[in-house]
Amino acid sequence: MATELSKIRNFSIIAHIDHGKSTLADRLIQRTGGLSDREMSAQVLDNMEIEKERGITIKAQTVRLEWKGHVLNLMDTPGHVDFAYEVSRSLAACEGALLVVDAAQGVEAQTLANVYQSIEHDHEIIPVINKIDLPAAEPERVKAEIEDLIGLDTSHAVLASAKAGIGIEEILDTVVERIPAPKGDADAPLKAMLVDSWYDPYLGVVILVRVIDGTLKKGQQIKFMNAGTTHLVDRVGCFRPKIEQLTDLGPGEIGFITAQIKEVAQTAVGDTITDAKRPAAEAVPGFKEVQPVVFCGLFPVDANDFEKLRESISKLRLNDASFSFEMETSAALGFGFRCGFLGLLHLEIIQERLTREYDLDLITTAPSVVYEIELTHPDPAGVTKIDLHNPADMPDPNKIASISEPWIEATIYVPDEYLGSILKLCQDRRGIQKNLTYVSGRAQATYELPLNEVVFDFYDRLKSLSKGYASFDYEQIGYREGDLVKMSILVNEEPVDALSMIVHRGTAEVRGRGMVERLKELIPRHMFKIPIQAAIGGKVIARETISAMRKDVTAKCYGGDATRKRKLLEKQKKGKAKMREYGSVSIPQEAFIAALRMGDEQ
Ligand SMILES: Nc1nc2c(ncn2[C@@H]2O[C@H](COP(=O)(O)OP(=O)(O)OP(=O)(O)O)[C@@H](O)[C@H]2O)c(=O)[nH]1
Repeated sequence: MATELSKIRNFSIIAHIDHGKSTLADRLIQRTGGLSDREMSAQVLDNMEIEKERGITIKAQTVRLEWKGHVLNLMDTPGHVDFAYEVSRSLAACEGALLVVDAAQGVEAQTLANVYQSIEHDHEIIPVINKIDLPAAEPERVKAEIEDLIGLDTSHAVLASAKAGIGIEEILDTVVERIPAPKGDADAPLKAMLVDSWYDPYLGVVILVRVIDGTLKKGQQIKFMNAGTTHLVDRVGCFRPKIEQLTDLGPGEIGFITAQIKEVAQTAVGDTITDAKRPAAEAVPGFKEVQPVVFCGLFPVDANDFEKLRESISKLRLNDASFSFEMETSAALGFGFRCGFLGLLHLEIIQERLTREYDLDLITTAPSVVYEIELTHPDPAGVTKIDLHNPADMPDPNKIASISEPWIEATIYVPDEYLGSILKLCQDRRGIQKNLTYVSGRAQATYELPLNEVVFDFYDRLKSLSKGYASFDYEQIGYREGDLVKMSILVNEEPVDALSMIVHRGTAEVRGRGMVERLKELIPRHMFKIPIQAAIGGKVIARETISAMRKDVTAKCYGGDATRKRKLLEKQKKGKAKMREYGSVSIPQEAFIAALRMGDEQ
């Protein structure tokens, strides 16, 4: 039996990292009887290892709580701009949010970005001042900050300690009292939003849904309106957080279904699920196809690991449809894969999972966006326009009529005191200012920026220049022609294709200089001098030289006693496994990754 609409409350938790979101979620689950103390010992909401370590929720999870005759659905949301679309769908599935703020730390940047999104979804927001048990807690000051910075009324704020279990019941009561019940029509044709999906080894693809109208039942033939596919629902249920099977989900309810779907790729977040026989007239608005925007090559350090890499990537892809891959060969790096990601954090997460969970040593090539190239003459296949995912495939410059690159419109919120350095950052990245407004000590800047200038380290720079206070959101606004060139990096006169990148002519020199300087530090000395050059076409734009090892150093190294010598050899052998040979030069694996971090070039 579906829950009566008036008894449902759907909400999410907005919090800055470490302000206590997971601890509070665990408490709410515990207080409403979801799990025993022993089961609570491990935090339940953030259940992936990497999420725990990075403190970032990647996949949304939802738990159903029972409180005083009401059903409360608590939805966890990812907190990074790479996953902005998933966040927007999770928020669209709720009517309210708890805003958790550390009573000692106060409001922080990331909180703001998420609060603004939540406000955009017309959410009822309940401030929760957490960690009031701390001696440094200043709940009144933090309340005033919430009023000033966000403009939220804090007269209903709850003072809590998730750790000590203070204020938990009051939070639950306030949710029931203040967050509006969802609206929906039980008699209308089924209309539900696909909020999230993931692959479970036992259940297959699990789909998290928010029902808007009608009822979703076990045994029902459903249709995905955007994908156009039909499926038979074989399970309906919810998480408490343990799986509980139900017969149906009514309007306003959040739960999961399975429908013998094998791949997450068949289930697009934001798609509308309807009854195949009696479909809804219109889909849920706001559907967007997420497309990878950043591409890079992933190669095994050890060529024998190629098959293992293929298997591991395929497994990851089962659970993450926003990531794409195809085989690639590189003169220097051998066989690998060209992979597409939602952003740099997404790239790092995948790379880290491959390294850690699948025990693979990888080389990552320079991340790149997709360029559109217009050719002067049709190629043999009659094609005049190509999408370039890989700088290595760049056609000969005299065959290119024009190159266009993707642009974004970025919205940046930043406290006044950091505005100057943020504006400079945007300017340096070829940004075009569109708007600048001030609201109570806080600036909102809108910039048009080439995505290429943002994928490297824009977000990190933004955060470090503003001590974490700036927040950033963006959307793509199409392609624009640009004066773009391919910059090659040559080590000992040999081009290293993994390090070549497409850059704007105006920023090429700065980029090139940064790169060769960094490589100079990263490549160990050899017996001979090694020139490192950045070049556009035949023209060198930056150059450094690694001087040769001094004779006496080597003599000393190799002159020792037998044990020392053996140890040294072993060490070298180990080191070798992580080196790449370029002609006669060995480049350590870390050098690739480190060189690509643009760091503090400005
Ligand atoms: N003193 C005190 N510490 C708390 C309280 N709530 C949470 N903590 C601690 O604060 C730290 C962060 O808590 P989490 O619940 O992991 O925070 P989070 O916001 O989920 O952080 P991420 O999962 O990293 O995003 C942990 O060490 C908690 O034990 C509280 O009410 N009082």
